[in-house]
Amino acid sequence: MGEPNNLYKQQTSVNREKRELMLGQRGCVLWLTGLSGSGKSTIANRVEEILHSRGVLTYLLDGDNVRLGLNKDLGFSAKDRQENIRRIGEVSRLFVDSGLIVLTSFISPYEEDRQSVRRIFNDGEFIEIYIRCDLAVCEQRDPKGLYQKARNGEIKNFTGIDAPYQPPITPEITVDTAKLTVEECANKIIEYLVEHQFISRNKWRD
Ligand SMILES: Nc1ncnc2c1ncn2[C@@H]1O[C@H](COP(=O)(O)OS(=O)(=O)O)[C@@H](OP(=O)(O)O)[C@H]1O
Ligand SMILES: Nc1ncnc2c1ncn2[C@@H]1O[C@H](COP(=O)(O)OP(=O)(O)O)[C@@H](O)[C@H]1O
Repeated sequence: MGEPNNLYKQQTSVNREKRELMLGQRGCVLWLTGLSGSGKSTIANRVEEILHSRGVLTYLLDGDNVRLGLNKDLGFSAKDRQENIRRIGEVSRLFVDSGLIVLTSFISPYEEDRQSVRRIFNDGEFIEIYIRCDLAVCEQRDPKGLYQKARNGEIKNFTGIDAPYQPPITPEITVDTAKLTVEECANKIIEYLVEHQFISRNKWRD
């Protein structure tokens, strides 16, 4: 597959700026990365609940759901994970262009793949959130029983067991879910959005 030829980016008269003005928010992606069981889905879901309750328009792309649909042709080799993350990055870009606050909840284990996604966004719009949690704690939680299966050899290439996880080098936000509650993690993310003016402060007045 080479570079696309004879393709031209179309400008539309209803554009991102107009959509954002209408919504009273700025689009961005909250990219959660971490081991299986670290708390990505739980935190993404809680952040989305809080934002939704305050009238902020969001969309949550979650690991298993995307892999059951758009990416059902992909497995867990390094190459397939790379393609998984690339497609999710592109889908996120479309949603961000629509003015939404997008949340993604994927292991996204490779630094290079996350950097590639970061590069398709404008500066500041890709907010990398490291959902930190020691492997031992994730394994103890084992919410889906997958670590047990991986240890028994029933699942191959399982992240943290026989496939790598590369922690982010310079994430915008880090939360350690072995030390903080779900609510504390969610609030830290919300505060970042308010401080960086992705959502207006008046939506945050009680
Ligand atoms: N081999 C292997 N390694 C890791 N995870 C596995 C694997 N097989 C299945 N699962 C389940 O798939 C979920 C991870 O999918 P992701 O799309 O987030 O993975 S990746 O970003 O492409 O690495 C992951 O979800 P979470 O537990 O929510 O992280 C697992 O439920
Ligand atoms: N501070 C916390 N943040 C997120 N999850 C937590 C926290 N403390 C405990 N947990 C628990 O850890 C588990 C994380 O599971 P999940 O959100 O599915 O992780 P992931 O999406 O990363 O695989 C849940 O059972 C959740 O209740």
